Amino acid sequence: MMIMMDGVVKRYNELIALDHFSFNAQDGEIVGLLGPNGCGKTTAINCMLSLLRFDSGDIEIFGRRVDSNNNDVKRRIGIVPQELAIFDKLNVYENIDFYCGLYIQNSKERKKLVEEAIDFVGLDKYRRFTPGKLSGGLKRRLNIACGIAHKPELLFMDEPTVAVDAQSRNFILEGVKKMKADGRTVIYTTHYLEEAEQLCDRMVIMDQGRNIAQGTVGQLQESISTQERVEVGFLTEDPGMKKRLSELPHVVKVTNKNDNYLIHFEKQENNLANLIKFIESNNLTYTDLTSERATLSDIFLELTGKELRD
Ligand SMILES: Nc1ncnc2c1ncn2[C@@H]1O[C@H](COP(=O)(O)OP(=O)(O)OP(=O)(O)O)[C@@H](O)[C@H]1O
Repeated sequence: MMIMMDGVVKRYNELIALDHFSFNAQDGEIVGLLGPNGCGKTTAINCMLSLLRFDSGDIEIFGRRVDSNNNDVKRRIGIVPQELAIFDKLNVYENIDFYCGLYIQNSKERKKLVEEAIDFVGLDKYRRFTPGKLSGGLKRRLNIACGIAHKPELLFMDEPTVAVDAQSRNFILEGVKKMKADGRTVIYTTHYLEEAEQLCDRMVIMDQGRNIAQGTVGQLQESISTQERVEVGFLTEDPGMKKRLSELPHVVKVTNKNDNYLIHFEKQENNLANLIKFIESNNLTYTDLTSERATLSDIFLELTGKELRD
């Protein structure tokens, strides 16, 4: 087990930021840590890294208690923090070299690692640029290079794609996939559900300092009542339609979406067929009819009562 965090409580005075929070990660997994603003993601990571003291509970990384003074353990961990941690006066190469130098003293080995990191984030053209001359996306890429240059086995990435352009975002996501292919373990926090779905082997959903659900997207989908959503729109308006649709078999609820209805169904083979039968037998004309499986966004909404995105 790469990370084991059990029943951790962390208070900031009156506020309970982590409320008996448990979390684990196996070797080689990408685990997503998802939750709304202020749910405790950064606090959880900082406790794992022993950058923050916690009030009770246990945390082990690489099978032992984390100690911020233990250099051997620190060398095996990489951090890409949410706030950019780069020096304005140093250029791209020098920034990466500085961070790599915290763990790798041998200058020949370090040079090779810095070159690999520059290549990995695609900043070769910018190696002599200071951060002030880089776009937001390129700064994020530099921030990542600083965190990964020493080739850590375990990498923490705290919202690495916030406010980046599409090209840098793809670069970052592809980079995370490459790290997994190299056998590294990645803990990835994000607000973006599509990213989590695309990248993560497993997800932990946090709300108010607690682990409220975990599993693969498939497992999380199974855990909620809505399994399929069908959007349907009709040519003519009928004030009683919402009620009639909600009386169809296996309907959890019906909501409005613009001029259409969104029917949330339980898992069942014949949901769409039943709806079409209803449409035909009532001689209705539909303008839209689409069906999709519950998404991570539905899972989040059902579990927390909140949208993930602000
Ligand atoms: N140093 C601190 N002192 C007091 N309260 C804090 C401190 N750091 C965080 N908090 C509070 O603890 C809670 C958890 O914060 P944290 O930053 O861990 O959440 P988060 O999920 O990472 O949020 P975000 O998505 O905005 O980064 C929030 O209510 C926050 O206001």
